[in-house]
Amino acid sequence: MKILSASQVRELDAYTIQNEPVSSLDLMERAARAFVCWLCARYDNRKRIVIFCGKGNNGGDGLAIGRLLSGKGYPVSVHVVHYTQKATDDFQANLDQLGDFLAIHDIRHVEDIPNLPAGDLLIDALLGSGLSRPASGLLEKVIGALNDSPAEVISVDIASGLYMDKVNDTTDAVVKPNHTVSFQLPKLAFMMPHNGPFVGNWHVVDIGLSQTRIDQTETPYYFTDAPAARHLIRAREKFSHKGTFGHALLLAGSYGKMGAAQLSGGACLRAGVGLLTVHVARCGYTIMQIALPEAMVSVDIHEQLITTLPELAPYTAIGVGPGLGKEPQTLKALDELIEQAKVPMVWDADALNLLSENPDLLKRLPAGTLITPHPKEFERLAGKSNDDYERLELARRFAQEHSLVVCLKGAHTAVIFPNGSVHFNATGNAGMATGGSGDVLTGILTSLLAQKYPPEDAARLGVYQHGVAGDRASRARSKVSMIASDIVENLGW
Ligand SMILES: NC(=O)C1=CN([C@@H]2O[C@H](COP(=O)(O)OP(=O)(O)OC[C@H]3O[C@@H](n4cnc5c(N)ncnc54)[C@H](O)[C@@H]3O)[C@@H](O)[C@H]2O)[C@@H](O)CC1
Ligand SMILES: [K+]
Repeated sequence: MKILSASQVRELDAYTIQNEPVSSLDLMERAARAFVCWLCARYDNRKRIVIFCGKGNNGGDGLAIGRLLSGKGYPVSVHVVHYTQKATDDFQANLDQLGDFLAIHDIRHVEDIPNLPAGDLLIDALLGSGLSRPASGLLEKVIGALNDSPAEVISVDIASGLYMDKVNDTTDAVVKPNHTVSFQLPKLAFMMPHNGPFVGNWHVVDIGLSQTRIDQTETPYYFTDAPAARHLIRAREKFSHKGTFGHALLLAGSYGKMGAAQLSGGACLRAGVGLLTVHVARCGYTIMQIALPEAMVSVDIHEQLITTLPELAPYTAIGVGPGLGKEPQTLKALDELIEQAKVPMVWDADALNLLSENPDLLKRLPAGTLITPHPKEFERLAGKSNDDYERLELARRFAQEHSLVVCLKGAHTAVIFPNGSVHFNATGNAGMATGGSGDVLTGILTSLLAQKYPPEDAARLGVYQHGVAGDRASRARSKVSMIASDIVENLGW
């Protein structure tokens, strides 16, 4: 799925209106119907609905939603906030229609803001994608009242006050909804960690905007949802054998960190690799043979560290980093790895920290290598940024400059291609913020590379499946109790 900018969405609306053709009022009606359909599937008509409308088209949606819900027997009250004299034509048309159904409450002063008790369901239709400046004055007061209320809040299209595709000031008045129901496509703002409170759980509803136009519109931003991920999965042929699925090498596990090698290795196997060899510090031999009987173990000459490489010729992909440590002898082994590796690689964890301390290594990293930094590791690699948007732009430049596939880990992990396109991931949950979860991802990615998935596909699919397994694990064990080995156990294609 594509993610478009505010101006692209405006253009897409206009194109649909002109070419379908459909009147803008009918398009608004469609949007309102899609929203109401979403709401009715979750709340029955005993729920008291309180709708807050601005005077633009987002407010027009709110009015139409009020009329439709009232028609379905919901107790509805509609409040129009008169922060301006101007109203859009479609707002006015809906206001005229609604007047026949319901009494409309005008909010002209702070005193007109009603009480908002816990049992109500508040609909935020104050400002949508047309936001051009921070909400102030009366709007700011209404936003404050919504945020102070214990009642659930659902935002129409986007939380009022939140920019679709640029950073808000920390002092901006923005609604904090429980849910956002977005029209047609997700918004870039939903992907940004700092916006979590201003998005809540988000959902996309189809309002039939022109698919032809969406296909024609260029954007660097995409969303990897279930259909997109399914499209990447390769079927297993009947006459395949274990050689078909490659031989992965993991360089992972030093003294006290052998669990990282085990987790990564387990995930690599469960992601379908034909053969796996894990190269560990000598002290890990027995541990690995017992913990992971399906893997072969190669031991370093050093008792506690990885300091040398095995013969690399047999392997179809290499993953390096989990439980590695940052000793100078290990750095030397990584230097040799860059010299010798002729197959796709994944670099993670301490391997990334060593890269950031040794920029010369970074410059020599082969094109197409996958790196999987969390935000702190990325900062060490590429430098500081002031906000999520800046970090994303920095990561795009970084991926382009070094020809790498960057998996910037987070709630919606961003997979960034060497051409600068960004693919946000749909799956995963906060239970995955637990030690070893990244080691699992490295194992999955190495496995897919070993099976000859192109690096870009391996990254998108691997990140997606990692999240799916995490979601299954959280359902089985809860977000609090799940641990990284549960993610491995729940991997399934
Ligand atoms: N045909 C369309 O364009 C459709 C639009 N839809 C809805 O329309 C929304 C966009 O509508 P609009 O473009 O009218 O914009 P909004 O309803 O978001 O905002 C209304 C107007 O308020 C002004 N404004 C912006 N920021 C302000 C601020 N901080 N304080 C005071 N005034 C401010 C702007 O002039 C803006 O046009 C979408 O989010 C969606 O909800 C949907 O009905 C689907 C179809
Ligand atoms: K809104």
